[in-house]
Amino acid sequence: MKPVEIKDSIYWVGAVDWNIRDFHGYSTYKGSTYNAYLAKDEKVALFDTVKKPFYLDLVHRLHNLMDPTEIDYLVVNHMEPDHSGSLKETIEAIKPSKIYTSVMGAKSMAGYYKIDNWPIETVKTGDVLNLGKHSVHFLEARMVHWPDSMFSYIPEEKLLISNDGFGQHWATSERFDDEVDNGELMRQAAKYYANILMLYSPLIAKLLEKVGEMGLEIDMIAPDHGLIWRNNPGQIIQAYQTWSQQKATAKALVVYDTMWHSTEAMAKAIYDGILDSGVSVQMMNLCNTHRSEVMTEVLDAKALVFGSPTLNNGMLPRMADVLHYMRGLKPTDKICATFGSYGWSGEAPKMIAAQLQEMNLELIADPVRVQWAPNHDSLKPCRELGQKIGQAVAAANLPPSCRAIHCTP
Ligand SMILES: Cc1cc2nc3c(=O)[nH]c(=O)nc-3n(C[C@H](O)[C@H](O)[C@H](O)COP(=O)(O)O)c2cc1C
Repeated sequence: MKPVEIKDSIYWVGAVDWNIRDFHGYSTYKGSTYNAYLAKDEKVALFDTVKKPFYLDLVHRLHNLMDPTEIDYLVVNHMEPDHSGSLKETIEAIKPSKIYTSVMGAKSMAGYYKIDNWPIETVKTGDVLNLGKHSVHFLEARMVHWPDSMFSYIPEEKLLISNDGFGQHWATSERFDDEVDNGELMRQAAKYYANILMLYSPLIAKLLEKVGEMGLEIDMIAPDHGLIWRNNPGQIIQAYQTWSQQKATAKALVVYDTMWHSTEAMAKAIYDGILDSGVSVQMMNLCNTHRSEVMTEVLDAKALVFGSPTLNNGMLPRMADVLHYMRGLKPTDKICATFGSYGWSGEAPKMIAAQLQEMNLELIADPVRVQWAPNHDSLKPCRELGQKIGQAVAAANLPPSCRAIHCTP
């Protein structure tokens, strides 16, 4: 297992996880990576570790470079177990003279491990660790992704080791952005942002502003998941600027579940109505669509239309799951509507509408309901609802919903 030199004497020493499919509720059907980095200088620093089952991958790569006991420092940029799960084994093996982490990192470390004899030194934004030719400048990145999160910047290499920021859950044999398809890379980065970071958008916008003010020169961003941005780090920085402002595009989503296809027929009529305005529409049937795919589309959609039949005086369970998940991720500035078929009481569309209101999302129409199976006439209100949504999206004069256009500087 070979390390990969990413900059002069700085190496990727992480692990590729081809098998993971679920990451705290996020469907990682393309696997992931746990990136750790080693800076070899007069002093040697290891940045983060890997998920516990991948400890041997890290050890093999380190042995390829040096005797791991000669590593001087361990930098812990984030304490979530995908990066710190093998911390205990790593510390026992390399016996670092110092472990650098943020104040909150030290607290989380104490929560996970017995740290009494660990040589922890807490650092904050502006603190610098000299390695020889290289220096490590610490930058707290609170809530990107946990309170402890921190970036490590090496100015001599214009390298930002960004931990969870700018990552993607994507297992590949390639390590760099220019070695993979850019459209897929940006889609994976968007999925990661939508499902993991969207709720912290206001903090991320501030952090990006601060990085801009600090005038950091960056020609490589090395995250702790996925591909390293060496060809065009500006592309992902600009995408984060757009995403953190939750800028919508001219896109509507029709998200629905159905038992006997009546609600699906309503969804199709709504879809037709939206298309009348030339707005892009994405149909998402929850029978075959994971919540994390829905959130990826929510990221840049202006209109969200949710439909469920009524089951036992409520909505279908997968709709409840998506709404619960979306509530936590806090999307903003959307227009919404709801619909659904029913038999006798028909609560589901009203319940969905109530939840959307609680999320401070704007409802632009009353729930549309059809009793039992719809026909041409009873679908008319659905087409009209679609037209109303399409017209509202078109009137907002938004950029077209093409992720490539949305993300390319
Ligand atoms: C197990 C079950 C429970 C149901 N419970 C309710 C209910 O509480 N209230 C109601 O109005 N309709 C209820 N219905 C009727 C459905 O909402 C109705 O059949 C609807 O047209 C189904 O829409 P779909 O074809 O999109 O699945 C129930 C149906 C089933 C199969």
